[in-house]
Amino acid sequence: MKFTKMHGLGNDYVYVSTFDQKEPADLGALAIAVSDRHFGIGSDGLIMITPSERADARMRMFNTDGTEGEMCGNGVRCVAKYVHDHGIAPRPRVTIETGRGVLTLDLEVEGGKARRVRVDMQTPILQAAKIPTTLPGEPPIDAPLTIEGHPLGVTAVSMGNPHAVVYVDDVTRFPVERFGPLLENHVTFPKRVNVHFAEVVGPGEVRMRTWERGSGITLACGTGACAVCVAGILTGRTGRKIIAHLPGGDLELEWPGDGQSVFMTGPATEVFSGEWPD
Ligand SMILES: N[C@H](CCC[C@H](N)C(=O)O)C(=O)O
Repeated sequence: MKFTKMHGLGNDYVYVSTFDQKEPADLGALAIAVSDRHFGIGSDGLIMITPSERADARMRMFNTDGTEGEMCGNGVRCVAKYVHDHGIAPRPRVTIETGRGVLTLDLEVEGGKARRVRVDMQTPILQAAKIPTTLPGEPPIDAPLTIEGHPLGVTAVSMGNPHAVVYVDDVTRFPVERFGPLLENHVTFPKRVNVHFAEVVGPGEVRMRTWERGSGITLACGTGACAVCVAGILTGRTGRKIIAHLPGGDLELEWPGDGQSVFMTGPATEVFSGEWPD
């Protein structure tokens, strides 16, 4: 099996294209094997790039625990770069089918390679039942939740996959590895949830750290940064356009208005290619 290692801001996946080879069996088990950082290739999961009847390509993402997620923001930028740079769709605007429908992506191309990608991430999903969460509110905004005696305020948003955003005073010192898994598996999130702790730096700037559903701590989360952009507007903490500082680097986010798409801009990087033994 041929694969390519790519990342968006250090959120790294093993990318496998079925444009030129057949699809491996049991993608969940494959994700667990390839993502192991000691016994495998090492990644935050597996992303499949497959032909689509509705777009230039279709993407499916699998976490390090083998579960499938509906969407991946850093991943979809890399998939756009892959289909562009590898000649599948060598155009500055490409479409990718995801669990959130067909997304349109605009590439900044330099020397024949895509470097940065702007993604129309579609509208946030704000109905509690569709996020899904049983927290009160449509959507839950700073909903009080006490975890092991610690009161937290949780804002929930879906970008195709579920996100919980918790604002904290000092995100650098916040114990993400302790509260992340407790929120990920909390009973109020029936499909589990991606968890983000965010600190407001200014009206157009946040610092955030992520605990991903199914993969744990990652250096960046694109759909999560979109959720933080939306949560900042819903809670009145930040404006419609922000820069999010993630451990792996910066993303630009914009939500021009209610009922409109969220736009995410950031880099996409190819690291190496190889072959995985059958
Ligand atoms: N890192 C991804 C999100 C992966 C989400 C996945 N962990 C899930 O189960 O929803 C991103 O850049 O958007």
